[in-house]
Amino acid sequence: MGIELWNLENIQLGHPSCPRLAIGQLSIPSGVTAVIGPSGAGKTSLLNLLVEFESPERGVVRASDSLQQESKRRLGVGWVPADFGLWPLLSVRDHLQVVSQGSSQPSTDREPSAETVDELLTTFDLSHLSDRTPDSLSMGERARLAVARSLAMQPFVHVMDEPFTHVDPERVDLYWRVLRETLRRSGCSLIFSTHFPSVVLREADFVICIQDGQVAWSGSPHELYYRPENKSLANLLGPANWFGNDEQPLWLPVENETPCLRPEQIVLQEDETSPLSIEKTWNVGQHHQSEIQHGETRETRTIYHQPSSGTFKSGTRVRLSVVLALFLSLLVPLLSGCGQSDAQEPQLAIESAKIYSLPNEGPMLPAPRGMTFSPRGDLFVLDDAGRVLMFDQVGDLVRKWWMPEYDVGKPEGAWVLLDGRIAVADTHYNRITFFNVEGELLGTLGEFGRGPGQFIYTVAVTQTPDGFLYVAEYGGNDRIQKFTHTGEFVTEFGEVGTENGQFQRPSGLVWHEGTLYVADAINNRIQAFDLDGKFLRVVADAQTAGLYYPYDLAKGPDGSLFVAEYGAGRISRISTEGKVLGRYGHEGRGEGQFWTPWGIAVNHDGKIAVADTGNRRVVELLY
Ligand SMILES: Nc1ncnc2c1ncn2[C@@H]1O[C@H](COP(=O)(O)OP(=O)(O)OP(=O)(O)O)[C@@H](O)[C@H]1O
Repeated sequence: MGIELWNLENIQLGHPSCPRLAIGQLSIPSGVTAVIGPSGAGKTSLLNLLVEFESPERGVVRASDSLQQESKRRLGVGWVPADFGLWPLLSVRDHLQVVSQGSSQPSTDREPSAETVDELLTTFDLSHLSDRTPDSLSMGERARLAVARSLAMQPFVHVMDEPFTHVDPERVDLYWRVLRETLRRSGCSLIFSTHFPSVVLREADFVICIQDGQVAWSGSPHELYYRPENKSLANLLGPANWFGNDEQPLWLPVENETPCLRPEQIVLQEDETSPLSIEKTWNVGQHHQSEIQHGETRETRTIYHQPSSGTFKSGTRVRLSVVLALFLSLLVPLLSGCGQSDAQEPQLAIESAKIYSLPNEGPMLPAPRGMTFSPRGDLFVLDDAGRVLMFDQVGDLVRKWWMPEYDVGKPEGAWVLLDGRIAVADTHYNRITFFNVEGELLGTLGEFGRGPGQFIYTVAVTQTPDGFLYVAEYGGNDRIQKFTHTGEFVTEFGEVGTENGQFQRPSGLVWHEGTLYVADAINNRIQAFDLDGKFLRVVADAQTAGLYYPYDLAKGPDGSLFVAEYGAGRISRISTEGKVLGRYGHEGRGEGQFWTPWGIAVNHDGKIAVADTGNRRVVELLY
């Protein structure tokens, strides 16, 4: 968490008999803070207090020393109010010109021309409107101008009341990207209100929930998303399945530690013995929504869940598989230590870091997920736009192509085979897809199902030097299958569970000297098997190595294991005996930080590439 910007104490705003804002104590840190809550809850009122647009009837809003000091050398706070606060007589260009001239920030701190008036006009698609006054602008254009003006001011903190409201959804991601990049470069903070959960999850380091004029909760978006204290808090960050204690035995196969399960944590599986049956299913974009009836109680409830591979007909018997149940239950005892960097732990000595975004896909800035290096050092990246991107050894984009299908979901893992083909774990299409280096589709392996050569969600693939392919899958049939290089099934091992040799989301695979290492993500461990699938040992886990949601594995030049820890926002280097050799990064948005790192690759000379998914960027490290 960053330094403190504001501290609010015993605040009452509005009539004492019925204050519209009543806050006992609230500390607002630097970084990016989102204020969320239902309409009329008091979000604008809180922001108004911070910018001193309103004063409380009682209590103190105290700007921190840092904010006060900064305010002496430049504009402390840039304000984007809900009505945009534009100046009726000034043209669009003059709105930016006036404030950039007025900015008192020393020139050495200025971004080299990044916030020049012309660039801002172009970036926010306002160039063609530069001579217009606000009265002739659309609401979306006014919203863009208000944000652009705040950036031109270069304040220490931007305060924005629902930025980009009225802006068409296709362009919003692009503008957020500009804002995010500007904050990252300048080190400025942002506090903003919004009604959009995806924006909170993608942008914010800290979240304040306002309900009925009070701070109902504040903390990390990750915590609010997975462990909300109650149902109404859960709903602030999007669809949530809420199972109270009495409801769990009726609906869930095993008791879950927390009552909240997000759509991606639930998979529907056909099961003729289940008392639950489908009434109707809708595809609502990222997830599906089903009305499900309990055969004994006749109660019907809505379940938000992962997209199903097949279409369930009305009357189909299903059971709910909980994908992240153990992750959540492990989190409770481990929260105090798991994922926290221990000052005694060795750090990875990183010599240099390079950060870059993937090329845009229309207005969208895609996030990287899986990645792998070819033996000669080309980097292949899979992203959430459904693309495969090939970067050469100096990091130039050589080629990109699309997966044959990507409506239902995007791929998560890749490997370059001995014969040069690129094998992609085409997760939501229940198969491995093969391409040549030109991006031409060469074939697929597998189909939906639970038998040999069939898959639920393929997530990782690797090949041993003798040509055998190993494919890992999750989705209730968590296991690893072994195939010949021509795709004939050889054997399978593992199943869903927490015992040795079982998995919950085995999402990373590497081999080294006759041993297969598996990142068993939800079980917070790395397991070792021989190449016929015999369980050998748990190499490292939450207790022995502090592993926190290890999503992917890569092998270093010396055979050590590099782990992307999705939950801890860091990478770890671990010996094959399980000793932590070094760590780098922690959860966050800045340099040296990661947000839900999903994939990792290491090339032959030790270059590390990390899919810093939550920050929508690739990070390359030399150590
Ligand atoms: N100047 C005012 N005087 C009296 N009441 C006000 C004033 N401004 C807002 N309110 C009331 O205070 C409450 C909080 O308003 P506020 O604008 O802070 O909510 P909000 O969370 O920002 O809502 P929305 O999401 O709809 O913008 C509302 O009930 C509103 O009607």
